[in-house]
Formats: sequence, structure tokens, C-alpha cells
Amino acid sequence: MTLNDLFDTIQARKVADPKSSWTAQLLAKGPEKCAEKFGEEAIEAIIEAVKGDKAGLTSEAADVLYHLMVMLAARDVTLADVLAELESRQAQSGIAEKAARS
Ligand SMILES: N=c1c2ncn([C@@H]3O[C@H](COP(=O)(O)OP(=O)(O)OP(=O)(O)O)[C@@H](O)[C@H]3O)c2ncn1[C@@H]1O[C@H](COP(=O)(O)O)[C@@H](O)[C@H]1O
Repeated sequence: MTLNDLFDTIQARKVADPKSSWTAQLLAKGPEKCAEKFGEEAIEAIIEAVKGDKAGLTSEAADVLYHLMVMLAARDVTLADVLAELESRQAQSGIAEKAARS
């Protein structure tokens, strides 16, 4: 499954019955709760990174990516919006690199 597929599934849960899915339940609690969960998962990932626990960090990073996308969906920001922002930064850094070389 790609991040795009997971994001599409999360988007679909915005209109799903909260009883049918954990994601739908979380989204139904509102953007503030989604942001709070993202923060909790980010802290758990930080703890694993500081400990140097690779398996723990891998698992927590998956939680962070999932909860980041739930938070974005809750505020009507798409994964495509975020990827476009990253691409524009990459293009900018390419321009800066070329300027530095010339
Ligand atoms: N990737 C995930 C995913 N990662 C984490 N989680 C859920 O996130 C929750 C976070 O863990 P916590 O320990 O904080 O949960 P909790 O203690 O039960 O929650 P709180 O009581 O603290 O609110 C867990 O209940 C996990 O099931 C996820 N839930 C769903 N997905 C994917 O999202 C898609 C939609 O799933 P449904 O939610 O089943 O529709 C599917 O592709 C799933 O694989």
C-alpha cells in the first residue's frame, strides 16, 4: 500500500459511519483531537529515536505517518498539497544549487 492509497482510505472514512472504523471514529471527534493524537504519536517516535530502538521507531513512525494524514484530512489538506510543497522546495533548492555553481 502506498501513502496515496492510505490517504485515499482515510479521506473515505470522513463520511463513513464512526461505528464501522477507528479512523472514522477519530475523525468524528474533530480536528483538535486528531492533532492531539498526532502529537502523542510524534512524542512516542521521539522517545524510540532517542533510545535507539530501531523496531520501536519503525512502528512509531508508521503511527506518525498515519496520524499526520488523519490530521491533514481533518483540516481538508491533501497529501498531494504537501507533496507539491515539498516539490516546490526541491525546485527552489535546485535553483540555489545552480546559482551557487555559476
Ligand atoms: N494505519 C493505520 C493505523 N495506525 C494506527 N492506527 C490506530 O491508531 C490507534 C492509535 O493507537 P493508540 O494506542 O493511541 O490507540 P488507543 O489507545 O486505542 O486510542 P485512544 O484511546 O488513546 O484514543 C490504534 O487504535 C490503531 O489501530 C491505525 N488505524 C488504521 N490504520 C489504517 O487506516 C486504514 C483505515 O482503517 P480503519 O480505521 O479500520 O477504517 C487501514 O488501511 C488501516 O490499516
